[in-house]
Amino acid sequence: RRPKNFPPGPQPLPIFGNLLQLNLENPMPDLERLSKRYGRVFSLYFGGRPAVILNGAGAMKEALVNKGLDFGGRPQGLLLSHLTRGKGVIMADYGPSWREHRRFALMTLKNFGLGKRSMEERILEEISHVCTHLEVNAGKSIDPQTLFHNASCDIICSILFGSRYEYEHEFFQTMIKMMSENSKIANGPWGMVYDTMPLLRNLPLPYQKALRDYNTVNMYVSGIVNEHRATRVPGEPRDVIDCYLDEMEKRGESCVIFDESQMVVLLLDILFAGTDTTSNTLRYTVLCLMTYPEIQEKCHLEMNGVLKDKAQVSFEDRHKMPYTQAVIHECQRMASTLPLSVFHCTTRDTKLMGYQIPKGTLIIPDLSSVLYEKDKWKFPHEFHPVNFLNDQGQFEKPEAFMPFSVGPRTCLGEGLARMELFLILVSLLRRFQFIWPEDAGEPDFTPVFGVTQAPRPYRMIVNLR
Ligand code: HEM
Repeated sequence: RRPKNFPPGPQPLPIFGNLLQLNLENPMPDLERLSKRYGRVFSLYFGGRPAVILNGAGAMKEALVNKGLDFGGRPQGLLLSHLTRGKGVIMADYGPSWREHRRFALMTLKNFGLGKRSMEERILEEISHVCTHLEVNAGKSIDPQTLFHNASCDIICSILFGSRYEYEHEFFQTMIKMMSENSKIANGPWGMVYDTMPLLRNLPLPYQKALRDYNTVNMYVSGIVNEHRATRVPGEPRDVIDCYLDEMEKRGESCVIFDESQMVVLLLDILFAGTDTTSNTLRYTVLCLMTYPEIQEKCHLEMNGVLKDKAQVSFEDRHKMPYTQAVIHECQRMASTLPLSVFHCTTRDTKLMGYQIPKGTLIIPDLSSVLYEKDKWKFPHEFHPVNFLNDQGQFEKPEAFMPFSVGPRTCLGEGLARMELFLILVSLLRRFQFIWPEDAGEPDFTPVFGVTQAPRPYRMIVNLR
C-alpha cells in the first residue's frame, strides 16, 4: 500500500511491484502515458521500493531547484553505488564529502584550475586527431561510433591524467571496454535484478564481473596517481590529479574528506560521466545534420563568414554564430541523452505539489518530458532550430532546456560538454561535409534506451570540403 498522501500510480504486484507494467527496453512512452493518467507527479514500485516520477518543468523546478536540498540525495544500495562505495560525486549521498568534491571538481574544470594548458587547447588537440582520421577516410562511408567515443574519452584523459592516449593504447582500450560493459550490465536486466532483489546479490551472476572490472580499472588509475606523486611539482598542476594532490597537501593529513581512494573514484566518475554522454550527443547531431543537409549548409555558411581564414575556432566565437548555436542546442534537446537524468533520493520527509514524500524515496526526473513539453517549445516534437531563435534571429535558450538537469545536483561537466560540442562540431563542419549514404534507407531516429540514450548505429559518408 502507498503511504498516506503519497503520489498516485498504478496498483503494484507482490515482489515485482510495477516492473511488469513497463516496457523495460524503453519505458519512456509508458511513463508519458502514466503521467497523462496520474499527473505531473506520480509513483511506481520497483520491487518493493517506491519511486516518484517527476514530469514537466514545473515539477522539476519545484523539486530539484526550490527544494534542492530535500531532493538532492542519491539512492544508496544500488549496483552503481556499490561499485563506487558511495565515494566520489555521482553516487555520493548529499553531505560534506559530496559537496567538497563537487566544489573542487567545478573549480578545477574551470580553465584557471588546470595550469598552463587550457581546456580549449586540450579539446583542439583531440580534434586534430579526429580530423586526421576522417581525412584518411574521405570519400568512404564509416560508422563514427568508435571514433567519437575514443575522442570524448581522450579529452577527459587529457584533463585528468595530463595527456591523451593513442586510441590503440592497452590501458585506454581496457578502460573503454570496462566502461561500456559495465554500463550494459547496470542498464540491463541483471542491473535490475541487483537493484530490486538484494537476496540474490552474492550469487555468481554477471554483476560480479562489473564489480571485478571496476576494481581492475580502479587499480590502474591508482598506478597513474602514484606516477604523478613521483613527478609533480607542488603548486604547478598539469592536470586534475596534480590539483587534487595539491589540495590534499593544503588541507593537511587531518583532513578525512580528501584522500586517495576518494580521488580515484572522482576520476572514474568524471571519465564515466563525460564519455558516453558527449559521444552519443555528437552522433545524434551528425545524424540530424545528414538528415537536414540544408541546415548543415546554413551552419557552414555562417561559420565561414565569421571565421574566414582563421586557422582554429575558439569558444568565444559562439557569440557570433547564433544559427549554429541554435542547431547544436536543438540537436541536444532532441537527443535527450540522459532521459531519466541520474536518479535522486529525498534527504528528509518533504512535500511536493501537495503530496507527502518520505525521506529515502527514490526520485526519477523524466528530463525528456521537459525537453518535449507542450507549451514550452515552438515545435516540441519536431527538429527545428527556431526553437532556440527569437524573432530577430538571435540565439535564445528557453527555460525548459534542461538536458543537464537543474538544481544543486546539476551536471558538473556542463561547461566542458558545451565547449566540446561547439568546438568539435564547428571544426568538423568547416573541413568536412557529412552525407547520408544513398543505399542506407531512411535515417532511423528510434533511440536505444539506457541511462545514456543513443541513436542506432549508422554509417556516414565523409567528403572533404
Ligand atoms: C552532453 C553531455 C552531458 C549531458 C547531457 C550530461 C547530463 C547530466 C545529467 C542529466 C546529470 C544528472 C544531474 C542530476 O542528478 O540532477 C549529470 C550529472 C553529472 N555529470 Fe554530466 N552530462 C554531460 C557531460 C558531462 C561531462 C563532459 C562531465 C565531465 C566532467 C560530466 C560530469 C557529471 C558529473 C560528475 C555528474 C554528477 C553530479 C553530481 O552528482 O553532483 N557530465 N550529467
